[in-house]
Amino acid sequence: MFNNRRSDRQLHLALTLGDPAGIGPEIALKALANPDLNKKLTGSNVKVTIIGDRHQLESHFAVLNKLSCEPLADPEIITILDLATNLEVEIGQGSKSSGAASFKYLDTAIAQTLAGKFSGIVTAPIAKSYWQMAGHSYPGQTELLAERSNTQKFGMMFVAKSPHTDWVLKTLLATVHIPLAAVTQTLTPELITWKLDLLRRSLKTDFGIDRPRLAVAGINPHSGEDGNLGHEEKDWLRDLLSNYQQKYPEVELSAPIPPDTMWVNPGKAWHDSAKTHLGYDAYLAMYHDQGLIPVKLLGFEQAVNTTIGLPFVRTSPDHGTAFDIAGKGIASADSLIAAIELAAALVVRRHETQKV
Ligand SMILES: NC(=O)C1=CN([C@@H]2O[C@H](COP(=O)(O)OP(=O)(O)OC[C@H]3O[C@@H](n4cnc5c(N)ncnc54)[C@H](O)[C@@H]3O)[C@@H](O)[C@H]2O)C=CC1
Ligand SMILES: NCC(=O)COP(=O)(O)O
Repeated sequence: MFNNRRSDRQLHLALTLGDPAGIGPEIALKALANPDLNKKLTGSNVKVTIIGDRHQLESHFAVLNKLSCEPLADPEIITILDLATNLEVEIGQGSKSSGAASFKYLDTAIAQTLAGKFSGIVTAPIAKSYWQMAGHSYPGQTELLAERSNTQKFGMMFVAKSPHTDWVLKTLLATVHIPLAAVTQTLTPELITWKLDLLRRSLKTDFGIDRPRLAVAGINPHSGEDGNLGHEEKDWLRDLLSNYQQKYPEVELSAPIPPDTMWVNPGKAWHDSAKTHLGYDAYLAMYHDQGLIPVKLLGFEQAVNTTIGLPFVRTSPDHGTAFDIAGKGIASADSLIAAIELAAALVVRRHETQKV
């Protein structure tokens, strides 16, 4: 997605299949058949191994092959770490079995990555509800990745390159998978401070941005309108951000920006090449939908979910399991392709930086 640097040694990415009843297997087969992606992976010296069930891939392949859809990779010849779970899965219908399978794929990928076999993991989507049904109480893949790698401070960031202008929208969520009613008590000065620290570090390490321009959203409508529409900005957020700016003068911090208008300029930078200067290096949104509605509206097919703060690279498409269209041949692999491209660029960059 960002550079075509070549690693001096072959680097390995794990690609987990996600929920086998969803579109994960289909988009994996489409992505691995994509000539542009394969050219980039070969050029960067990065190899992808699927972690899942060969049997599940073959069932999807058999169904999709009867439809006239995009080219698919042949499951016979792709590199796969076959976990052969032998679970019964009905395409389009998530279940306890499909939840158990997708959990096992990711758990194995993490263990193998921590053991040094892979430099990064790309995850196809899972359904949180079926993880719960299978007895795995994690809000999402992000939290499992963090727990298994013993990471306390991590963040969910979405990275999307505009197909119109090449400008890159980066959005970190301050809170993620919690009910809306829990957002304001979860947002604290400590949380925002370490999320900003994580963001600064990721922009520097992964994107080479030393002097970032950051936009931070307010929490309340109009950023509280001087306490009339909510008090958090007045009580602590404004002071915290101004102290942060003083502590890190190399960061240009615009904040707190009223959460609705914050997305006007990135929208212009996304669509109009003459206006990319209006875009900031990154945006900090206070809760899931404050960040993800604009991200998906602008770049549903381009956006990539990346977990920052982990000891290895992790990316994922921005969408879910899409059970409603699984097995129909119409799922777009674009976001997964972008996720693989970004993961490849990040592992090469980290490998090259560590050598210096
Ligand atoms: N990274 C992950 O593992 C994610 C998982 N999910 C999970 O996915 C499940 C379903 O969630 P929803 O909110 O319905 O979101 P969804 O993204 O699965 O589907 C929303 C709509 O977008 C369409 N869509 C999604 N991906 C598409 C693609 N690649 N090509 C064409 N159309 C596509 C679907 O058909 C559906 O109409 C939930 O259980 C949720 O937990 C949701 C988001 C991310
Ligand atoms: N809405 C984003 C999302 O659900 C990603 O979840 P996960 O990557 O933690 O599984």
